[in-house]
Amino acid sequence: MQQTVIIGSKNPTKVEAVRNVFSNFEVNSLEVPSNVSVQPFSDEETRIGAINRAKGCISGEAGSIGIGLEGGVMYVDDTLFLCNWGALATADGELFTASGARIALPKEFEKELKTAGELSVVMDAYTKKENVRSHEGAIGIFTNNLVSREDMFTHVVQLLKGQLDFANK
Ligand SMILES: O=P(O)(O)OP(=O)(O)OP(=O)(O)OC[C@H]1O[C@@H](n2cnc3c(O)ncnc32)[C@H](O)[C@@H]1O
Ligand SMILES: [Mg+2]
Repeated sequence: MQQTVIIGSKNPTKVEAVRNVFSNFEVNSLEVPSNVSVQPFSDEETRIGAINRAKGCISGEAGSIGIGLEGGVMYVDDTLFLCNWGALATADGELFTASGARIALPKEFEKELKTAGELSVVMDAYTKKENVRSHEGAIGIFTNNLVSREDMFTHVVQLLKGQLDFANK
């Protein structure tokens, strides 16, 4: 029987990242709540959002694997960085987490984030594009398209699958 992986988001950058790494698995997507702020503001909160999504995916499905990917922002000294976390939960109770690449955000984003509430709104206004979050993402914009949001999440999912494989070898 083919094992099922459920990704807790309909965002194509996240779904494709899981498909890239779990190419031999059936991959389904499910909208699940992160149960953290719409815009997490720390590593801790972003990671918890990823864990909540991963666990939310596996409930009720025996033998399945749930994955949560969550974007947030966090400070390093006085610079605001984009941060990303992933979590993988199994029906057997295993849990693995890993973080993704970080990149500094423009200084003016701090004030704008407080007004707009969500980075996606600030990004669309900054780039004069629509739905940056579902395409290249902030990381794509600020790396001049060298690293896309899907690339970044693909690396996070590799870190998750690698840990799962190591634990079960
Ligand atoms: O449908 P979901 O899975 O929620 O996908 P999302 O794009 O909203 O992604 P997250 O909830 O994980 O992101 C958390 C917040 O950070 C924003 N965000 C994170 N990374 C971003 C990016 O690369 N580009 C634009 N917005 C981003 C996003 O708008 C959310 O407010
Ligand atoms: Mg979201």
